[in-house]
Order: sequence, then C-alpha cells, then structure tokens
Amino acid sequence: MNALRSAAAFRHVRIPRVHVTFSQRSAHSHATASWNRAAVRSGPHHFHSNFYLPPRPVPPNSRTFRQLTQQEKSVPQSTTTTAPKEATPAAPKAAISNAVQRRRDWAIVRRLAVHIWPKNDWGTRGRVVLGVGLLVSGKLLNVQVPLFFKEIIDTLNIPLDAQSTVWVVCGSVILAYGAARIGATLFGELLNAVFANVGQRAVRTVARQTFEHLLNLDFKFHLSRQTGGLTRAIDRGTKGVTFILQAILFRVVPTALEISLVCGILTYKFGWDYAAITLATMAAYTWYTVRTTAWRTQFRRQANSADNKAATVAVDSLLNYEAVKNFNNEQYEVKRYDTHLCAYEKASVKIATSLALLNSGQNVIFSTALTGIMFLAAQGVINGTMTVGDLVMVNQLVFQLSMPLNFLGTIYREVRQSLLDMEVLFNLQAEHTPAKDPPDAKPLSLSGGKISFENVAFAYHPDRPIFRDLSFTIPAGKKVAIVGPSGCGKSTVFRLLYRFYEPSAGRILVDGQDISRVQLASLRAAVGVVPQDTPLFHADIMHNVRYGRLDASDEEVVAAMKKAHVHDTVTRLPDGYATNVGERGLMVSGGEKQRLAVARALLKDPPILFFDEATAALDAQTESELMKNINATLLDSARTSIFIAHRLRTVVEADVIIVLKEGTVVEQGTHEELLREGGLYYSMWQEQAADTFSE
Ligand SMILES: N[C@@H](CCC(=O)N[C@@H](CS)C(=O)NCC(=O)O)C(=O)O
Repeated sequence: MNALRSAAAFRHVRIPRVHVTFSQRSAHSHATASWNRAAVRSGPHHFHSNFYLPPRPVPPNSRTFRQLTQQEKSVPQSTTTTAPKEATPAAPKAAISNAVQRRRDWAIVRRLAVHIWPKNDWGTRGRVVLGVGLLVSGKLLNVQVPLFFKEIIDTLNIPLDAQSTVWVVCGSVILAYGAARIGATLFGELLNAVFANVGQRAVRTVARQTFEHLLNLDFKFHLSRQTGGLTRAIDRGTKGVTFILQAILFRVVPTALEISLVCGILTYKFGWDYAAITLATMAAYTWYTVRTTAWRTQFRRQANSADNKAATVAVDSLLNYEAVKNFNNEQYEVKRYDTHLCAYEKASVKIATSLALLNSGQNVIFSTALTGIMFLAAQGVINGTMTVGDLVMVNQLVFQLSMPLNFLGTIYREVRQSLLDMEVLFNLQAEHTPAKDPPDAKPLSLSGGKISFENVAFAYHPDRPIFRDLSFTIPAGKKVAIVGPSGCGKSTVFRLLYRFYEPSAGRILVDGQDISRVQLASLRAAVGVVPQDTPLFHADIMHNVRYGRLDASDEEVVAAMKKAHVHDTVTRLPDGYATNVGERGLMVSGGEKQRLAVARALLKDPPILFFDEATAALDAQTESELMKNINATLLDSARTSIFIAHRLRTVVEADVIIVLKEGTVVEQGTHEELLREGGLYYSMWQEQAADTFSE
C-alpha cells in the first residue's frame, strides 16, 4: 500500500493548497509522483499543466450543499485579504431533491459531451477516437505488466541448468515487462496531449458563448448584476468544465476500464470468486469514500467560513486603525481576530483527523480484500491449481487498482463542486434569454428620421410608472429638445427608442415603422448617442474613439477629433493618440471626455442623434464651448437630433422643445413660444436664470 502511505505523507493540516499534475500514470509512477501533486482543477490556461489549486469551498454533503449561502460559497482568501462579497449570479435554488439534482448533474455532463463529440468538427472527433485508442491501449499494456511479472517468476521458479543465462531463460519476457510499463506511461501521456486540445476547445467555447450571451443581455439584466459576480461565475464555471472533463476522461473512464479488465482476467484465469472479491471491494471502497468525504466536507466549509471572517476582521481593523488606537481597542480587535483563528484551527484539525480516518478506512478495506485474495491464491498454489507467479500476478493486478482509487474522495468532492459552478454558469445562459428579432423583422428603412411616440406606457417598477400615455412627434431632420423636471422620464425616451427596454403599451415609430418589428441591429445602427457619462475603455485614445466605427482609419479618427475640437489637446499629450485613458477613463477630464464622445458619434455618423444630458456634468464655460462645437459639427439639416436636457440654456436654439412632466407632454413649441405661454417651461427658465445670476 505504498500509494496509500505516500498519500498520508502528503497530508495537509491547513486546507491544502496543492500543486498537482492531472495525468493518468502507470501504477508505479503514481506511487512516486503522488496525486497530491497532481492537478485536480485547472483554469482555461492550464488544462494539463501544473497549477495552483485554491482551497475551494466544497459541498458539505450531497443532500444540503445546494443550500450554501453565498458567503460560504465565496473563494476563501488568505487571512490578509478580504473575501469577495459579491453574489454569484443565478445561484441554484435551495432545497431540491437528490433525484432532481442528479438529473441536473446529468444534464450538465450531457451538455459537456457535446463538446467532446461536436457536430461537423472532424478534427475534434478524430482526436477523440485517437484518444480512446490510446486510453484502451495504455490500460491493456498496464494489465500486461503483472502478467509478464508472473511469467518471469514462473520461469525462474523451476530448477535451472547451471549454464543458463538470463537471456536464455527469461530475457525477452523481462524486456516485454519493461516495454509494457514504458508503453502504458507513454500512452497515458499521449492521451493527455491529444485531449488537451479537446478540453481547451470546450473551455473556450463555453466561455465565449457565455460572454457573448452576457453582452447580448438587456440593460435590465446588467443594471441588476455585479460585474465581479459575473466574471467570477464564468471563471469558476469554466474551471469546472476543465475539471469535469479531466475527471471523466483521465480518472473515471480509465479506472472503470482497468477494473473491468482486471475482473475479466481474474475470472478467465482463476474463476469468478477473485473477480467477485475485487468488485465487492470496489463497491465498498467507493461507498465508504463517498460517505466519508461528504461528511468531511462540513469541516472544510467551517474552515473556509472562519478564514473569510478572520480576513474581514483583519482588513477592517487595519483600515480603521485610527479608531482602534483612539479608543485603545487593540486587544479587543486581537481577541475578535483570534476567535475566528480559533474556529479555523479547530476546523483544520478536524480536516486532518478526518482525512486520517478516510485514508485508514480506505486502506483497511483494500488491504483486507488483498489479504483475502492472497489467502485464496496461496491455497491455489498449495492445491497445485496456481503457480507462485499467479499469486504475484493476482496481487499486483489488484494492487494496481489502488493507485487511481487513492484520490477518489478528492475527485468526488471536486466533481460535485464543479457541477455546482457549471450549473451557475449554464443558468446564466438559460435564465436570461435576450429578446430575439421577430422572424419577419426587416431592416429599418430610413427616410429622414421622423420619430413618433404613440400612447406609450412604461415603468421600471410596476408600482412606479414613468409614462402612462406618452405621445409626441419629432419631425425628420429637426433639432428637438426634451426638457422637464428631474424624474419626468427624459432619459427613458432614449432607452425606449434604443430598445434597451420595451414599452408595456403603445408604439414607437421611426419613419412610420414600429421599432419592435424591425431588426434591432439596424435600429441601433441608425441611432447614436452622446451620453452624460462617456464609457471609455482601459485603452488608448485612438482605440476609444475608433470604437464609434471599428473599421475607421487613423485618418478618419483624427478628422473626427479635429471636428470635435479635441485633436490639439490630444497631440499636446506626451503620448498623443497612444495615451491610455486609464480604467474607466479616469485620466481624462469631463470636458475632454465629452469631446471624445462627440468624436465617436461623428465617426458613427448616425441619422438620428441623441444628446442624453451630454453636458450636464460640465461647468457653464465648457458647456457653452461644447455646444458651439456640437452645433457647428454634428448638426446638419439631414440629421434628426434630440437633446435631453436639464439646463434650458443649452436648448434655446432648438426647432421644437417638448416639455415633459410626470411622464406626459405638458407643453411644446419654440423657446420664444414657450416663454410667451408662461407655463412650466417659463417657470423653469426663470428659476434657472435666477440660479445663474446668483452664481
Ligand atoms: N485518499 C483520500 C485523500 C486523497 C488526498 O490525499 N488528496 C489530497 C488532494 S489531491 C489532499 O490533500 N486532500 C486533503 C483533504 O482531502 O482534506 C481521498 O480519496 O480523497
């Protein structure tokens, strides 16, 4: 039981952070290069290579592990970092029956199987066929090793001629023994190499599909989700894909094949009783391992939770050290920290002691069976029905099975966790399907860009309606402003026109076509926006502006930047257009950002252009400069432009001003007409004029 002993030697008292190679090895190489160093989980970049296995939270037991709280599910951190707090998206519902869970797990495995045997991908299929060939050949060679060993012993176990040499007696069998061992290992490693591609392709496809799906989801979804949670779900889910594929392809299938081969050889050569003992041992071993691992999982969960809490206390106290010092509370904080360390210590001790119990139990079951088999075989030798070589062969055949089985518990635990992570990932795709174009949808055909809202009703929350019955028309090619007090739904007009949201009643028409019946992509291509807060990528200025039209040449970008009056500012920067704007554009001032947004819109050159409070964050001076630029560059007679504005001075030149209040149009006309009317617009104007005066 070398392998079992070597596993015990590698035991970790703390939750293990282990490096391992997930490769199928021949029996003896397993005993030396222990699985404790074998990769049990790998990320998209580490399908076969060594990698860091984070101490992950694991299912407490198969009955209740779906009920883990989010906190418990977060990846435990070292005690000097804060545990991630964001919720994992679309977590599976709590309290589902075992049968339902099993069905879901199988559904996930079936979904993965599609990637192993993808339609029309003959390259991948070829690799799979080759891989299966390598797998079977490797295992066939592996079971030959004890057979050759038997031959060697039996040939030597007869009175030999004094002149005989090893070459004459059993040289060729010894060579065959060595070749079988080398062959088994080589085939195993080749299998790894062949399947690396299949596994990585599956990971890439799942990650790409999820990412694409998330980008296609509507506004509502993104507003209600934390990005950190989403990326973590993708990360963990794709790691789960790798792990499950590896576990099935390199652990479960080869081990099952080896058990069948061993049982077949034993039955064929010595009768069914050997095979019966072997099979019964495998069943008992598996049952004990699964039960004990499920029970042990609670200790890992407790340790993870204590680790997270200790980290939270440590970070909190260190960040607020001033408060700690001001009130002389160092000892109080240490005590708080130590409470969690104590819980961690207790849980870790239980992890170690229960691991000893698991390993001991596994060893007892296996060794008992091996001892029983040795008794049977020894009796066979005494009876003359078996040779000494047969006894050695039976021993080695069964012993070889202990190598892969030594990590059964770990694999079981990790497979369950991977299934959970993948369920979260696949639920993201299944539960939030983005709206599709109707089958008869045609591309939007523009003839000027007239926009009509007809009796539109809409609410973000059912109890707080934004529009009840909104109707207005924006004439083609005109410059129109939508104004009104905060919360009157000005910005929602754009979100509905861009179909970020769908109205609950009424219609929105562009040049007489109902926008819900046209192809969404064509609608969005026709509408551009200069938003209040320009989203900038963590990239250089050239990339950020080109985002308006990805196929624009450098010259076109520069021309747009010149029109937006920001070219000179950029060329004065040491790195010019190659200047990185920083994470979310933090390196760029508000005014520059707006100009970049205008340049982007100029590149897109849409027939309908929205300014969604585009200048609201700017001071009066920058605002008036920018408005001059906009008027001079973006607004030609061919373009319908809509200004959503809070500051009325930016819209005095508009052809039509629509005044909204509580989700309906209360006034409409030119600036002069509305002032003459003396209504809401007039009072807003007076109010803002007074504010400007006092400023
Ligand atoms: N024989 C056990 C233990 C195998 C083992 O030693 N696993 C390594 C990881 S590859 C370990 O460090 N386990 C720690 C633990 O299970 O707490 C099993 O079947 O799971």
